Order: sequence, then C-alpha cells, then structure tokens
Amino acid sequence: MTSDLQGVLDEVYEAVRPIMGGGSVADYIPRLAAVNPDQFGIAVMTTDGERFAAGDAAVDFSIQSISKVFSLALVMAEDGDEIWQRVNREPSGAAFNSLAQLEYKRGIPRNPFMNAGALVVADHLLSLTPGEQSPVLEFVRAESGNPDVSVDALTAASELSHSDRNSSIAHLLRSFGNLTNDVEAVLARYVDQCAIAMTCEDLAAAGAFLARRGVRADGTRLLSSNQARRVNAVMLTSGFYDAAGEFAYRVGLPGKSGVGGGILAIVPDVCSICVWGPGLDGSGNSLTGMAALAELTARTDWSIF
Ligand SMILES: NC(=O)CC[C@H](N)C(=O)O
Repeated sequence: MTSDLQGVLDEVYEAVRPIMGGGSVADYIPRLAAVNPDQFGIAVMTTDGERFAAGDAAVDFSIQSISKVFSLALVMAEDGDEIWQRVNREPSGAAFNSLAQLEYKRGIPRNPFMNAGALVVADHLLSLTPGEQSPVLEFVRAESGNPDVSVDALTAASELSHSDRNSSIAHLLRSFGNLTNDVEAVLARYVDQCAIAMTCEDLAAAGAFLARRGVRADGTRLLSSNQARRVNAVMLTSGFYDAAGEFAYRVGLPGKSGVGGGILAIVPDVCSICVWGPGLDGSGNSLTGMAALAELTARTDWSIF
C-alpha cells in the first residue's frame, strides 16, 4: 500500500481542491479568525516510520482540541482508570462547548473530549504534575522529534480573554466537586495546551503512538495495548462532538478534531494521519479535513469497518 501512498495523497489533495477555502474559521477565538482559510495540508506517518505529505503540511496551526487526546493519554499513563471516576465515555450528541448536560449529570461530563470533560482531565493532570507547564507540550515535542514545538502565546491570550463559556463550565464542575484545583489555574493549563502550534507532519508523528498501540517514538511504552485501544475507542465515539456518527459513516476511523481546523486520525497498526484546513462545518470540524479523510479511506482499505 505504502508504495503508492504519495500518489494517493496527491489525489486526495486534488479531490478537495474545489472546496478549499470553504466553511468558516472559528471566530470566537479572535486569533483563529485571522487565519487564511485557503490552506490545506495532509500528512501520514506509518508505524514503520515512513512519512508522506501533500499541500500545506509544514505550516503551523493551532492544535486546539486535538490536545485533549494527549492529555487523556498522559492521565491514563500516570493514573490508570482513575479518570473514569470523574468523566464518562459516552458520545454527547452535543456541541463541544455545551454545558447543558453537566447540570443534570451532576457535574460528570459525558466524555473527555468535550470541553467539560477536557477541563476535568486538565485538572487531573495538573494535580499529577503541578507547575506552570503542561506535560502535553513536552510529550508532543518528544514524539514529533521537534523541540521547537511551542505554545502560541497570542492564541492562548486570545482565548483566555474570551473564555466566559469555559469558565462557566469550570465553575459548574467545581460546584459539583469535580474540579479540585483553582478554576483559573485549570483554565490557564487548558488554554495553553489548546494553543500549541504544530504542523500536520509534526502532529501525525505525535499521534503515531496510538497507531503503534501505545508505544512511543523512542520505543518505550506510554500506554498498554489495551489502554491505547480504549483511547482510540473514545476518539471514534466522541472525537467529533455531535458529528461523531457522521465521521464514523464517512471516514470510519478513530479521530479527533480541533477548531483550529486540524484532525488527527488513527489507523491502528498502520499509520496516523493529520489533515488541516481552517474552514469549519457547523459542528466545528474542518470541512476540507473531513472530506479529505473520506476520500482517503475510500481509496485505501484503512477504514476500521
Ligand atoms: N473544539 C475545540 O477545538 C475547542 C477548543 C477551544 N480551546 C475551546 O475550548 O473552545
């Protein structure tokens, strides 16, 4: 398969070209609203370490909610199943920043990938690794092999100054006793991990431990094979908010989107894929990214279904 993979990526690029620039960039974080919407990139890293890319795969973008995969993996690596006392693993069928379910679920978020759940995971990680810097940054630097990966301070500041909604979610969690650290400290950590800037090439490499069933780039293990399988399962059921069903139907892979327009998708035992196009659909998922992954799984035998 990988012998003509470059050709397949070039075809996928051509197939999505007509819709490049479509969708709308996230405007509730002013810094993201300023991104040129006409860009599109795709990168693949195979479990053998081969890399393929097309389009704007070397351009930095804000990873946003894709960071939630790394924070969940780090919490599970450090503390096993503890996190599941504090967050469920059911699809929400709701927007990423919904707080409606939180009230009647008594402060237990539906899953770790909607903002409420990710804030609980960030809180848990903060307790495990106190300090200013989130271990997510160190982890993605190590896995991508790129020590220059960093937090875009302007994006973080931009989000922090428009964080009424996440702040409300955090306070509600705390009122139910499901946030142990200060709201401000958790929000700062969360916003920082979301504001990490990476390229498709770096992100595909950083996510490849999930294709390798938990084994890191240096050959050591972050997660057991069973834990990696479970992170992939939660990505499949909850990685796209109220479009998780649509993604399973069109693409058929575990994946995680971010409002920066990136999507990380995993083909267990084969490769990890990162696509990026800033324009979002109505559910907050990259329009071109979704289309590209649908084209890719239609041209390969990679869908898990
Ligand atoms: N879906 C996303 O990427 C959302 C992440 C963003 N930082 C937020 O909390 O709103």
